[in-house]
Amino acid sequence: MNHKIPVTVLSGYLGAGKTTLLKYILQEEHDLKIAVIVNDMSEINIDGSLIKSSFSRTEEKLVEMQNGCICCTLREDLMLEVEKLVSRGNIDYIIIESSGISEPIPVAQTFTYVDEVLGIDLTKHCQLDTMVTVVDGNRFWDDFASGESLFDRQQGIDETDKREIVDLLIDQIEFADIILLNKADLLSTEDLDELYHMLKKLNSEAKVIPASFCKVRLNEILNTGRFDFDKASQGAGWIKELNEEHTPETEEYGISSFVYRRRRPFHPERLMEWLENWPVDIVRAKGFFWLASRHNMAGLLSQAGTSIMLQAAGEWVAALPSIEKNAVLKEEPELLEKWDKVYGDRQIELVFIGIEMNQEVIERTLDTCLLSDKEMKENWKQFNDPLPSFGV
Ligand SMILES: Nc1nc2c(ncn2[C@@H]2O[C@H](COP(=O)(O)OP(=O)(O)OP(=O)(O)O)[C@@H](O)[C@H]2O)c(=O)[nH]1
Repeated sequence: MNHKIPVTVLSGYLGAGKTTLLKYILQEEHDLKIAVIVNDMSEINIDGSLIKSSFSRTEEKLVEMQNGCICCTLREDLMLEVEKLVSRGNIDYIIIESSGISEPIPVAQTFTYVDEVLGIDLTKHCQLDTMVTVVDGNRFWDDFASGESLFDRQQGIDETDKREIVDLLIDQIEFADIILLNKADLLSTEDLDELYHMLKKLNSEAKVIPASFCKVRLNEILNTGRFDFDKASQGAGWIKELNEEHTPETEEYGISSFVYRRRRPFHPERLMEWLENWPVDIVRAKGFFWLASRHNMAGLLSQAGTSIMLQAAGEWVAALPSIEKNAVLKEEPELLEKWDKVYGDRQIELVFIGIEMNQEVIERTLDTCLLSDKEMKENWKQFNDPLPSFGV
């Protein structure tokens, strides 16, 4: 029988407690022969030596991967190392501690896709079991609001790594099966409870477990069978909200969410002004928008804390040449349910998640950014468009 080796991946920003968790797992009572892969960004693998001292059995194996990150520069090496571990045999479980700046999706993909170039298919021998994200409960809101990038903190892969800390935090939270809300000992009961509910709102599929020094029952993070790529990709609170799966509000802490849906485009200049005065009570926003001056391209807005990104999300189906358009509509007939006679699928659909958000003010002020009836009849291409480029 081909028994697949389960894999648990530990993610979490620098200092959240990943090494603490790993040491704890190794020292707890278990009857598994565990292989551990530790990824450290620096040249000296500090975590590796800390962990080695926790090995209680000789059959436990440690692979140290340093001077790069397993979600990008060391991704191939990760596949090779896992393949080596598996072919040597005599292990029951693999735990991977990502570097604090790893994005979880590429790491998960390493286990769910066949790599044609290297000719490695880890799906034959391994099964991604649980994606665990450790959150530093004590630093969470400070990091979230810091407005700093990895570059600012000199924590990036190289000098071109300008990823914002908050984007990394949100990626790690939204793509997790288990969120370990760590350092609970440093938080008041109210702050812990509020953060717990916020994390649930940001990822309603994940189980959020408050902990101190990562003390958690091992069956919550090993052999849970919780990982499912599609489920993990769809677990984010904003996706649930767009799919009309509203998660209940937490009245006590004023945590809430809503979708702003309109079938009218934004005026670029007014939207820019709105974005520059972003309401601080919005913690996370994401969704699609229709911009009058770029009529063919759907825009994707993604905000977390102080980081706001606008990107192209592909052309609206209504903007495609008719052969392509008809083919898409045949494949996705549900698009027709919301099809506008003139504008097709173009619309604004933005999800907002926040604490003590004033929904009425957000909606009213966003409505002033929409084209007026008079503007609807003007030449949209001539509107002044100060927004950054992301397509036409
Ligand atoms: N008070 C408190 N301290 C903790 C807790 N968990 C971990 N720590 C401490 O936080 C520091 C960072 O923990 P690590 O386990 O090294 O964090 P990490 O995520 O592995 O950090 P990197 O390897 O730098 O990414 C250490 O000094 C831990 O002892 C906790 O629950 N409460």
